[in-house]
Amino acid sequence: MEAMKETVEESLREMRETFASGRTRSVKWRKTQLGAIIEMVKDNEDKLCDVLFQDLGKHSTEAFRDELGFVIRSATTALNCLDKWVVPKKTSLPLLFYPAKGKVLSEPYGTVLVLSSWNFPISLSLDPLIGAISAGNTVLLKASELSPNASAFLAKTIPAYLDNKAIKVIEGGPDVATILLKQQWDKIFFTGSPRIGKVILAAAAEHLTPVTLELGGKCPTIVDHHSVSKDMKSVVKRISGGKWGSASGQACISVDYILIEKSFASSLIDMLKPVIKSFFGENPKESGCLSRIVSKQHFQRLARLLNDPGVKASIVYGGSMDEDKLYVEPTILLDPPLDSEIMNEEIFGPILPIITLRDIQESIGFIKSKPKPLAIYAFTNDENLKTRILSETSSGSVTFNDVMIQYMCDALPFGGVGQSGIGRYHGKYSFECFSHDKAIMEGSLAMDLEARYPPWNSFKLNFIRLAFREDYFKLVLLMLGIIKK
Ligand SMILES: NC(=O)c1ccc[n+]([C@@H]2O[C@H](COP(=O)([O-])OP(=O)(O)OC[C@H]3O[C@@H](n4cnc5c(N)ncnc54)[C@H](O)[C@@H]3O)[C@@H](O)[C@H]2O)c1
Repeated sequence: MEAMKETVEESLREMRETFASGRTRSVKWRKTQLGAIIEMVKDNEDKLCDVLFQDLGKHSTEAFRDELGFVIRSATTALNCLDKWVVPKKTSLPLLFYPAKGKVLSEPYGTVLVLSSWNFPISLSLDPLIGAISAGNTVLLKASELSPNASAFLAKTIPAYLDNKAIKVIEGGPDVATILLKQQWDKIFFTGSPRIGKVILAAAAEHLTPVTLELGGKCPTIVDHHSVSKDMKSVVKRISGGKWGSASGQACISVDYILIEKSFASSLIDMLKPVIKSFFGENPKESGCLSRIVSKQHFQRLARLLNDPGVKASIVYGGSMDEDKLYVEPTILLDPPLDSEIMNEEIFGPILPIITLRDIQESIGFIKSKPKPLAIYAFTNDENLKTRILSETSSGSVTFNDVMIQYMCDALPFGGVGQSGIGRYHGKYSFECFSHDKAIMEGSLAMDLEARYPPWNSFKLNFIRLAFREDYFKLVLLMLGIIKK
């Protein structure tokens, strides 16, 4: 680890020198790097699909939708919008400050650290990189040790395409992350669990480093069958796609559990079963369309959650597992105990608990009794329920009548709140995430107000009172001596 420490320190020195040279601030440099990311992904499409298959058993179509295509789109948006994003934003100042002018200048933080997760190892590494480069930073990226093929690909290929004095990749696990976190960074961007998020925040506090924490949690899905009854086919397909169609439920914004009225639960289960079969056939293990569980440790975690006697008794569909193939069958639970681990931990796997309520309005109280989720999904056309969800709950996002697509829409900010994270990114928000908004005030020496300066007296106090109220008419009267206050 001594050698790794030296490598990290040397990398940091070089990145700092590069940043200090001013090269990464130029829009031309940023665009060249963004173009190179697009080229890298396009040139290596087959290789990337291979590594994602090796690490997670992802089908190449799923890999393209969730990772390669997503990254190409994100870098293209940044390339197309960068000229607009970098322009300092003029702000109109109150008359009180006349003749000063104000603007906001987005400046790069400097040298940033990006730590990413294994479930979307390419997009969760490259998308923050796109934001950091757009904003003009130098970047060190560490992908997750749990997706070793993706991590090795990034470490080998990024230096061949990007400016390797400004953008570096280091491979490794928690021991390497610990060395990295001991250094002083200008910004840390972390994607991972709330548990390690706390470690990151504590390390960042040492140097007062700003952080973005993209964390996880349990994303509830409300099904208000009364108002969506004629569209239930689509509802069930979307839920199934959100639970089993993306990394086999190993996604931070995956549907974690469903809230539904008791009277409709068995109908929902009857509708889910054929959809699972239509997605993955009679034998999902051999379908090639269901990602595998990332590691033995995560498999055993899911097995432990499922083997809780109360949970096991609630299985109404699926439940089989194969440790050698790291396979967990798409599984549905009906009313598992609310105090079980599976109902209190992020599931991060292909298991779908259905929790029944007497009245769907109770879903609000249920969600409020838990930590703030990264996403809330609600299938409803009831405007009153929608308003209640928006005004009475807090979450990173709310999506009505769909799941997970909010992630793909880069016109919306993506991030959590409370336990599910700090900060946001995607599209223009990524540029902002990696920029410091510097306030610029251009004053003028043309005129001076004596009321700003001591010695203090009642005239100056009255002047300041009126100035705070921006009561210009009375200010003029005060200065002319027509009024006293
Ligand atoms: N909000 C999002 O965008 C998003 C996306 C994907 C995953 N997630 C969340 O990530 C979690 C799953 O990912 P994970 O298992 O990779 O998370 P994790 O927290 O275990 O690991 C994330 C990163 O932290 C590093 N790390 C691990 N232990 C560390 C330590 N002790 N000190 C410093 N760094 C350490 C890892 O090497 C990895 O790079 C879930 O909670 C999921 O919801 C969130």
